[in-house]
Amino acid sequence: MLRLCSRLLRGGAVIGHLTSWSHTGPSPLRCFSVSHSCHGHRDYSLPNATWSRHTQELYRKYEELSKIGAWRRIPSYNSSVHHMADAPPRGSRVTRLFTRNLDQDGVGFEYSMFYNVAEKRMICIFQPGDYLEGPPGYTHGGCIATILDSTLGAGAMYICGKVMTANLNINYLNPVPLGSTVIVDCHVEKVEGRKVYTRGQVRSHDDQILHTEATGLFIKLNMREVDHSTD
Ligand SMILES: CCCCCCCCCC(=O)SCCNC(=O)CCNC(=O)[C@H](O)C(C)(C)COP(=O)(O)OP(=O)(O)OC[C@H]1O[C@@H](n2cnc3c(N)ncnc32)[C@H](O)[C@@H]1OP(=O)(O)O
Repeated sequence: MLRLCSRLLRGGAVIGHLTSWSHTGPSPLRCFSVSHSCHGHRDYSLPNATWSRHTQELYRKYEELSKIGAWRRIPSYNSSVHHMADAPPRGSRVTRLFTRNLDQDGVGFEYSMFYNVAEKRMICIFQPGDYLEGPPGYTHGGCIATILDSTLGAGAMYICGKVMTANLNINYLNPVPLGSTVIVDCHVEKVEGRKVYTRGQVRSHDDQILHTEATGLFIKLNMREVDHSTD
């Protein structure tokens, strides 16, 4: 387990890569609280020309709510380490965040997340592009699982710092059309020791269709377990 953690941490697979290395700061996601321009990297959570009217409208709704303080937009970069205020030195490997690994806008995961501290709620405005096809014209179930895992995980991470997905249960109720706008609405239900229990839904932009329901269990990483002996 120790060596597994060590490998994962070096390989960039751990959600905690999106946080700082230290758990001692006031916010486990303090790097997310800074302006998107601070790193000089593109913030992919901002609108682009491929966003549909519905996606833009939902974004503007939460942008307005952010101005009065209830919600906070979560910047999104195309590499996990770009989310860190104190990124570790990079080696020669070029890693990409799975959901941001295409160079063309609009064809993959287009999304923007907002967090509500009081409600322990993370929402994700998601527009699946044409390269995410599963059944003809509809989004692949694995892509829906991915955006749920990311949104549930980001909510867990916001409260608890570095976590990894231990369990994800999904009920696919109605298919998600490619190019549609959905809202991934997730919250942390409870935290018991290292276990963070989360729940979420995927609904159509107008809340008329419940596409998907999910629960996720995330485990807080005990950073003392990380083995640096082979570094
Ligand atoms: C803004 C952008 C945000 C982007 C977010 C990106 C999201 C990406 C999310 C991921 O893809 S994470 C990658 C997929 N997940 C993994 O690869 C995890 C693989 N599993 C592991 O590494 C370990 O199993 C894990 C770190 C989850 C737990 O191992 P540990 O050795 O640290 O914990 P341990 O096994 O001692 O379990 C701790 C507690 O959790 C419980 N537990 C662990 N796994 C469980 C499980 N699967 N179901 C139920 N309970 C579980 C376990 O029983 C125990 O309960 P108690 O404290 O009550 O004794």
